[in-house]
Amino acid sequence: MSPRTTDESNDTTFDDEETGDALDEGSEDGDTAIVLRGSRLSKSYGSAFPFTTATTVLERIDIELRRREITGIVGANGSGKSTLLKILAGIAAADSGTVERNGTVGWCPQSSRLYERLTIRETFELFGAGHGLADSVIENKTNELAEKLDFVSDLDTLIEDLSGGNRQKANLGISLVHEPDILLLDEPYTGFDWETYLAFWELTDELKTAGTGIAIVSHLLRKRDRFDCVYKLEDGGIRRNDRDE
Ligand SMILES: Nc1ncnc2c1ncn2[C@@H]1O[C@H](COP(=O)(O)OP(=O)(O)OP(=O)(O)O)[C@@H](O)[C@H]1O
Repeated sequence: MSPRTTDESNDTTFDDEETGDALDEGSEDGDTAIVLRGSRLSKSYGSAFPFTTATTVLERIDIELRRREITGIVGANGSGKSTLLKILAGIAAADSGTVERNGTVGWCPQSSRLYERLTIRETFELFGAGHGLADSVIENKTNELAEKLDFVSDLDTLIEDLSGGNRQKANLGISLVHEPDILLLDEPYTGFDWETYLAFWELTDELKTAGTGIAIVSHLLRKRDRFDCVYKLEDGGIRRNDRDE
């Protein structure tokens, strides 16, 4: 992304790491500096049918994601969680509002968007190269994530032949290959067995300790105390609860 680009058509502005210094002001502690901030984000989807109105999904949403914090984003089905995450990741544009970033972003979509005819290993090579990583770095990262998320035996399996859970492991692993500063995960543990679910939390705790900020979208948070703060989307608005509230 180019430094401070403005999409004239929809009044959404993006700052990247070169212009993100302003994000550090306002954070009390560099350890938990804001790495991604969305301000006054609004989004409506037009109707495909005549004489029906557009659906407003997000209305002037404010959200901050910090380093070394795990943030939950919850809400009922259709409340706009995936839409918000896509806007924060830069995959979709808001109708209005601002997204500021101070670091690299990893995005794990709700449904994997992987090439069916590649193996997991080839998929890592493709995405790693896309991030400009050297072959040896990609290989090490692939092996490390395969070990942690338990898909070593599937590394040379085609994506189209994977079970739902193993496809989701690959989907999650890919979002981590470039060691992003902020990780945006949309329903990341859907389809995981219990062992993998526990391995997922072990991995997120390690990432958090290393300084990564993590946002997890879910319609259901099984354990509230795993999260430093939780945002709830409802009726287009958002409400924030910190751990000690
Ligand atoms: N591309 C689109 N075009 C039109 N409407 C859309 C589009 N994407 C999402 N929507 C609508 O926007 C609303 C919010 O969808 P979104 O997927 O963001 O919600 P969600 O909270 O992630 O839902 P879920 O928990 O079911 O995954 C829904 O009513 C959905 O139908």
